[in-house]
Amino acid sequence: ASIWEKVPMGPPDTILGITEAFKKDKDPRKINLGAGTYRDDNGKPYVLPTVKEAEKRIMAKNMNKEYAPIAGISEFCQLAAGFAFGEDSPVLKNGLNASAQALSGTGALRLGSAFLSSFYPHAKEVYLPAPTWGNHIPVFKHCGINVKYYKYYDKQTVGLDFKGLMSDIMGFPDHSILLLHACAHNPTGIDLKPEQWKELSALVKKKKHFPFFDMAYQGFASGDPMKDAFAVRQFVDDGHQIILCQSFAKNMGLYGERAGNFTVVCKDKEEVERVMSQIKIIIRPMYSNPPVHGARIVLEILSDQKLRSQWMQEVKGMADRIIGVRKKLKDELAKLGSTRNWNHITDQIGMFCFTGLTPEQVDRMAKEFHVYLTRDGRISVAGVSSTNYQYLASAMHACTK
Ligand SMILES: Cc1ncc(COP(=O)(O)O)c(CN[C@@](C)(CC(=O)O)C(=O)O)c1O
Repeated sequence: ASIWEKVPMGPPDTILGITEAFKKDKDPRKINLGAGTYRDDNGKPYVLPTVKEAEKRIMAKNMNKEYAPIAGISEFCQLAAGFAFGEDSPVLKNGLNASAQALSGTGALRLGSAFLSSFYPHAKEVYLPAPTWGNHIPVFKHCGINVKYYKYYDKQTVGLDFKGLMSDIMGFPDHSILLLHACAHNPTGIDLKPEQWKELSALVKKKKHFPFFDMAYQGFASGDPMKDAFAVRQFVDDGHQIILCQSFAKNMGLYGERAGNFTVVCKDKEEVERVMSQIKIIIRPMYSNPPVHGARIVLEILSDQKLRSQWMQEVKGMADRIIGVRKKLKDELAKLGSTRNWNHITDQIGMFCFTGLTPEQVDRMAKEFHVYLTRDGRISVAGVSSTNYQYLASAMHACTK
């Protein structure tokens, strides 16, 4: 008998498992709307021209392959933090950010939950929006942090349940940890408006809650990275010492390079030293030190004004393509005679559209129409193109009329 005979078969990942099913499907009409990875209008992955230019410059430098420091390339961390908080933010000016390079957004979230698990001085449980990105749950649970939920999505209006959110957050015990999607909420694509962020910030202050921001899509929501950082900057302006998890997977197309940044905003430089020392103690036995290539690409782009502004155009181009295809899809559904209200397709922003399709309808989309999306009805709009939106609309109409 094998030593591992008791190992059970685990379920496929609810998101990445969709791509596996898509790959097995041989029908030429198949469409993959599962994982939130950008595709150009020909359905192909997109390596940004500024990324290619940055790699050329890196190769020309003949750099070595030595270990990065445990907390990563510090210039990368500073530039990434400046991109989020704003170069002229007091956090950067006064050196109040304890920032470490992370294995993309997931890695930053993992560092955050490990740090909270060891050092958060109040209840070790986190409140997540209902619904949230599926991976948030194990990221916290694996660190012994219990997960609970705050109201977020309103099924009736297919919009934000702001009243429900505020009353939940008012009702939670003081000092609760709140996970907040900074922009482009996943899976709903529904974000708080600036006024609502301000109201929430005041309530969080009153309740002494801890804001834990996940910003995986800066620039991808509105096409303007500064606008997408509004919530993070508002909270910091209001004096919250937030945790911030950043990913360059989507806005720089660096999915497989795993370039991310983890920041704890501290009260003073002495606190930064103590916090950094503990972040390094968490990293060392986890993966020792991060990969350098992705961070070097980000560093090349963010540190060169010309490359940086060219990159901003590319991010806007990606966001604009998605916004444009949302409109085409919605108009096509109306043209097909759908009587359902599909306004949410264009009201929502970022990578995803929460269609409102039921799990059964999602199953039909895959089985009958070879269209693959997550069972919660989320579609990655990047998978929609000017050549497949009509077929997609006909499948959605057939499953929902
Ligand atoms: C809200 C949120 N946070 C963090 C991440 C982590 O991304 P990273 O580790 O690659 O930086 C994702 C990626 N979510 C994707 C795009 C991919 C995935 O599930 O991993 C998604 O399809 O939801 C995300 O949606």
